[in-house]
Amino acid sequence: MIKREKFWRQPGWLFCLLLPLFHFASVKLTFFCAVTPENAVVVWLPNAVLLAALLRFRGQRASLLAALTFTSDVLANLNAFPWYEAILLSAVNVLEVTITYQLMKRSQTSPRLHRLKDLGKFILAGPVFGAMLAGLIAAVVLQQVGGASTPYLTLARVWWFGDGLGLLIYTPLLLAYTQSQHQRPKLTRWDDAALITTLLLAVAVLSAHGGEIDGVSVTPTLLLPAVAVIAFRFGVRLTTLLVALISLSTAMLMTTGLKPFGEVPIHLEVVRAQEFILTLCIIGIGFAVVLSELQTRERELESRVRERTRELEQSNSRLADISATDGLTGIANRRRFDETLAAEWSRARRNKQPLMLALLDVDLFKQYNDCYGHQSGDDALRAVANELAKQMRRGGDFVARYGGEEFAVIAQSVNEEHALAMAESICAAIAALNLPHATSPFKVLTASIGVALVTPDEQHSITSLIKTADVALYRAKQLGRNRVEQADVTSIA
Ligand SMILES: Nc1nc2c(ncn2[C@@H]2O[C@H](COP(=O)(O)OP(=O)(O)OP(=O)(O)O)[C@@H](O)[C@H]2O)c(=O)[nH]1
Repeated sequence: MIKREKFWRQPGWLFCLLLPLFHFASVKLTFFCAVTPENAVVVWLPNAVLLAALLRFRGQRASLLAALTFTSDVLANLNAFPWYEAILLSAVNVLEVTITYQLMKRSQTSPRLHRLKDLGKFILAGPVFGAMLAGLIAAVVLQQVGGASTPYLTLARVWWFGDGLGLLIYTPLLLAYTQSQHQRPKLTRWDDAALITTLLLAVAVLSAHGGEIDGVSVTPTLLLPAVAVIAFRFGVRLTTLLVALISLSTAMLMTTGLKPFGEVPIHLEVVRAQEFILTLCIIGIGFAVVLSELQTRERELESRVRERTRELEQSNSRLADISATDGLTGIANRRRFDETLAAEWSRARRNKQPLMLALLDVDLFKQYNDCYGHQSGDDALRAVANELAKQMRRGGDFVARYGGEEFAVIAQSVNEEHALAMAESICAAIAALNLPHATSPFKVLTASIGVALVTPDEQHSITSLIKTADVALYRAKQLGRNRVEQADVTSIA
């Protein structure tokens, strides 16, 4: 099995095999339902096959595709024309499509035809200009080579209108079904009812002889409002299909002599049918494209809003991070510390688990600054913060810069032994940084730590926890620094 994406990536051998077959089938379909017994062509579909292929593949292997459809066109024309005339008329068809494609390419028409602007450019390039030019040339061939006796302008007009309508009906249909659909319309029961009504109306129109049933006028024009509703609700795909089916059925009614537009001469009947098909295309395909464009814009707008919201959320969270981070050391700041301590306090109280707070103060830091300069003091604080962050080994452990040369550590669910061990390990780690401090008795930078451990309940408060840790820290300083002191738990109240 050839995958769908691969098949549509570029015209491969299978596509090149199918293209002339499909083109030939389109010729047969046209002859079956859109050519009157008097040989008047109401719509000529096959040129849209090459145009849709060129648009779908954005001009890849254009010459090959043109040659394939040209061959199929000549073979089909041989039934009705001598070989030299068949060749010339097929060449006119390929010319018509080539000119249309080039004009669309130059005017940067999107092959999706999903925007009104693109549909307008397509109509001007193909049904209006390409088909008219082809009509003017084909009429010369038909008169000069084929010896046709019909007036030149009539020949040109019949060719132009037939080809123009064929391009108008068939190109959007082929493009709609060979390209992916952005979004399937969301349908309700009312939409199903509208579709069924349209089909019933179509059956009534198809079965009306001479444009009336029991004296009631039932012409194809009745279908126009229903197609407009379908276009608005069902989108481009189904509408293009419906437009093609109604157009071909109308043409077929005429070719089988059912006179859907009443008892009028055949040349007038063809014109009426073409007028009807033109109106049908403009209302059906036009409305569907307008709707699809509106939906596309809505989707683009929604995705832009989503994008902006995401950017806003990202910058908000960046701002939140910045406002909670200490500028010098990069760890949490006092503000984050206050929030975290409050949250951890509530959690510990809820779970009836102990909470540890350790306050750490760098020893003799004034002297360090005086000795090594403020800049080196900053570097030392960064090194201490970095080491403290490394020491936070469990998930819930938290460290913040409490202010100046003071830091704070919070740990959940630790017992006394663990709390002291953690504080001792931090104290040793700071000294092990080996930052020279000439005026310190330890000769390296050290810190003192006061530890408080409490299981919060209504008798305790956050303020007293901090105060008690601070008292322990003061004691550590008094007892010679570079040490850990534990607070008296009974004093936390
Ligand atoms: N370089 C630097 N110094 C700071 C910073 N914040 C506070 N300090 C200094 O830290 C010093 C703290 O000094 P003190 O409170 O007297 O305490 P200490 O010298 O550490 O003495 P003890 O606490 O008794 O060991 C002051 O000189 C502050 O200027 C900072 O962000 N950078």
